[in-house]
Amino acid sequence: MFVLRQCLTLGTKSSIRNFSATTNLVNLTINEDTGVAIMELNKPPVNSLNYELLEAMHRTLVKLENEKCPGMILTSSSRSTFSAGLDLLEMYKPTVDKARRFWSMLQNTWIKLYSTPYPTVAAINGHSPAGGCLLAMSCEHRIMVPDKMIGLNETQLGIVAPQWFQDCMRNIIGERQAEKALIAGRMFTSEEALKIGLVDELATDKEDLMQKAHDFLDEQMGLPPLARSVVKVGFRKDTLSKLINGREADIKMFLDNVFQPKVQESLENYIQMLKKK
Ligand SMILES: CCCCCCCCCCC/C=C/C(=O)SCCNC(=O)CCNC(=O)[C@H](O)C(C)(C)COP(=O)(O)OP(=O)(O)OC[C@H]1O[C@@H](n2cnc3c(N)ncnc32)[C@H](O)[C@@H]1OP(=O)(O)O
Repeated sequence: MFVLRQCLTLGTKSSIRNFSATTNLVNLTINEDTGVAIMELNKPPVNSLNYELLEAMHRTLVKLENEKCPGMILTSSSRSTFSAGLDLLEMYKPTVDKARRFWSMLQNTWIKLYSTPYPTVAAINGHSPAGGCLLAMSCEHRIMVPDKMIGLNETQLGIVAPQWFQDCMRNIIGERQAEKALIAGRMFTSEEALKIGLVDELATDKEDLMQKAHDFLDEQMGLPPLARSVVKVGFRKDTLSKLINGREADIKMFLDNVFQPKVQESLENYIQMLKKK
């Protein structure tokens, strides 16, 4: 039985169920019998990842870890989109402080999500470009509904997917496929993504998607949790350490590049194009 409750303070595992009480950017539902958490991104229309959404995700992930969450499903409340990736408005003509704060929160959130000791599954119920694809790739398992698009499309926008985005993709689909996909900024249909291993399963609809996500977690939760998490983090440690030890350099890379006139021009054109659609 799922129970969703509004609350204003952080409480015990059984008392808190809707976590971002002030903004509702993240709906958190916890199954009281199994402890399985469903983290639903809820920033209409397309879950673009701005500072506030990333911060709400980060807080939720910290909470889940502290409460010894046994497993988590990441999904979206939007019918069309899992996440449209980084909020373009965060990168378009920001102040240096705002840009730094934003990038640092993106790093925080990714580090938490990529390193959870508990199993995570992305229930990808819509398009998942760029930063949206990063979120999905950071989970352990990906299930996607048909006829949507996923990929790291940054090159096509005249920007570059940071090294850790690229590493996540390489870890999943391998060097050759990742190189081709990243150079082209290729977006894959759900069916193509399944074929190259970017997603693990397709679902027929939202209900099937959630059922398959629960099935994956049931299987994982049957394994000894400590051994499971040690192996997981072992596989991910090189990718994680690269960013953790190079956070300042990564922020500098972002700041050095995002203010380049060419990058600002690409962002402006892209934002205009999306608005005119
Ligand atoms: C040369 C050196 C360079 C170095 C570079 C520096 C380092 C920077 C690294 C940055 C890495 C970036 C990662 C990213 O994630 S960038 C974001 C990429 N995202 C996309 O390309 C997706 C864009 N959106 C879409 O394609 C579609 O919106 C989508 C398929 C997701 C959904 O389509 P749908 O038809 O359902 O919705 P609309 O297109 O009508 O959109 C609705 C409104 O939402 C606005 N929108 C969409 N996406 C974004 C976004 N990412 N950020 C902000 N706003 C977004 C869209 O404009 C619509 O707004 P309005 O309702 O006001 O018109």
